[in-house]
Amino acid sequence: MVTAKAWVLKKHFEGFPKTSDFDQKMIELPNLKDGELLLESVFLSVDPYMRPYSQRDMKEGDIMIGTQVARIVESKNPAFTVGAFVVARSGWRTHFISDGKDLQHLPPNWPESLPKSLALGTVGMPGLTAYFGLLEVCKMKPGETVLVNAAAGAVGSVVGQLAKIGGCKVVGCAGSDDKVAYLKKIGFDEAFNYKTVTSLDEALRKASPDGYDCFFDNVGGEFASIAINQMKKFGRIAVCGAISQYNVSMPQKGPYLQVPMIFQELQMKGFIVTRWNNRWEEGLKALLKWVMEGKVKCHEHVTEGFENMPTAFIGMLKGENIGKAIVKA
Ligand SMILES: NC(=O)C1=CN([C@@H]2O[C@H](COP(=O)(O)OP(=O)(O)OC[C@H]3O[C@@H](n4cnc5c(N)ncnc54)[C@H](OP(=O)(O)O)[C@@H]3O)[C@@H](O)[C@H]2O)C=CC1
Ligand SMILES: CCCCCC(=O)/C=C/[C@H]1[C@H](O)CC(=O)[C@@H]1CCCCCCC(=O)O
Repeated sequence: MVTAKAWVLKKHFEGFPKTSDFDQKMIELPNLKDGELLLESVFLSVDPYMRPYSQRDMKEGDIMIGTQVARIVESKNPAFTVGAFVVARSGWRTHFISDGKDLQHLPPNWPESLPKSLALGTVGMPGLTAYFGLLEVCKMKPGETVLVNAAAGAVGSVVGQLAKIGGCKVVGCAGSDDKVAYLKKIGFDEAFNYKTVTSLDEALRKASPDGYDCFFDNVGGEFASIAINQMKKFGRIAVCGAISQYNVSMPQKGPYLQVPMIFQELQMKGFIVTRWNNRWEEGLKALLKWVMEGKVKCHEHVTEGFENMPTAFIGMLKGENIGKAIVKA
């Protein structure tokens, strides 16, 4: 008999999440039935979406949503061998039972030397978000200028590097000087700390005096309201995330975006990466190749211990991570 630990949402977040909003619970798992597998979480992901989705979809007492790389410990399903690793969507739990339907194998040819945790980051959902957001929403073209915020994070760091591979100039904004140094190291043409510049408008203008063709927006709010005024004619804005708004209790008003949208004839599109579920194989294959060729660099912010899931989640929302925020169970 295996006893799993799980983190539940004890109390819906009000404003910024607190550790007291979470509770740990123990779950005794039953013996496996035919067709089932027992899995152990090895790496767990903490992601910004957990904040708005918990508000919309979860009840107090529910196990926190989330994905993990898990190892198969026991199998009564011939399609899955003991010792193999899969990506699962089983929430914040140390162990769980699955019938295999919701599990994804790591991409074929995953090199032994490559950390499996990357399947939650650069070679996983965040990397795919960068890939499809740039190709299908921004429709970037060589020679264009791409702006990305939360640029040193899981999605943003891949956006910048893919835009460079695509022959674009890349400007990135992030919330610390260490993050800015990291962006320069991985090839961003321009990068600045949006928290310390005296004027965001001036910093954006200095980084690209001719403006921006593509804006990959992970942040929304005031940043987006300012950046939209520096889009070039026929510019494209990929509305990927709005992290500046996830912890805000009172909805904010304007500024209103219609005037720059009309004058510059902009396209602004929200998207959810699962729209391209039928092309995940293509995206993961491309990302894995670039990583193995050294064209896309990966960084992870690893928190040790399942006990620290809430702290890791809160730390990511506060901006403590460079690259993908991961918990090693
Ligand atoms: N549409 C889709 O399908 C998907 C959307 N997303 C969205 O992409 C965005 C980035 O996600 P992900 O790469 O996983 O996360 P990150 O790894 O980028 O981590 C979050 C980062 O957001 C920044 N941040 C936090 N609060 C604020 C704030 N108030 N203002 C500005 N920046 C802030 C911090 O960086 P800093 O220090 O630079 O402030 C922090 O490190 C999120 O908005 C997320 O919801 C992610 C995946 C899929
Ligand atoms: C205003 C909210 C914007 C959130 C944007 C975002 O970060 C979206 C992330 C999704 C991504 O595109 C694909 C996902 O897996 C994220 C959503 C996950 C939903 C969780 C569903 C519940 C579960 O896992 O059981």
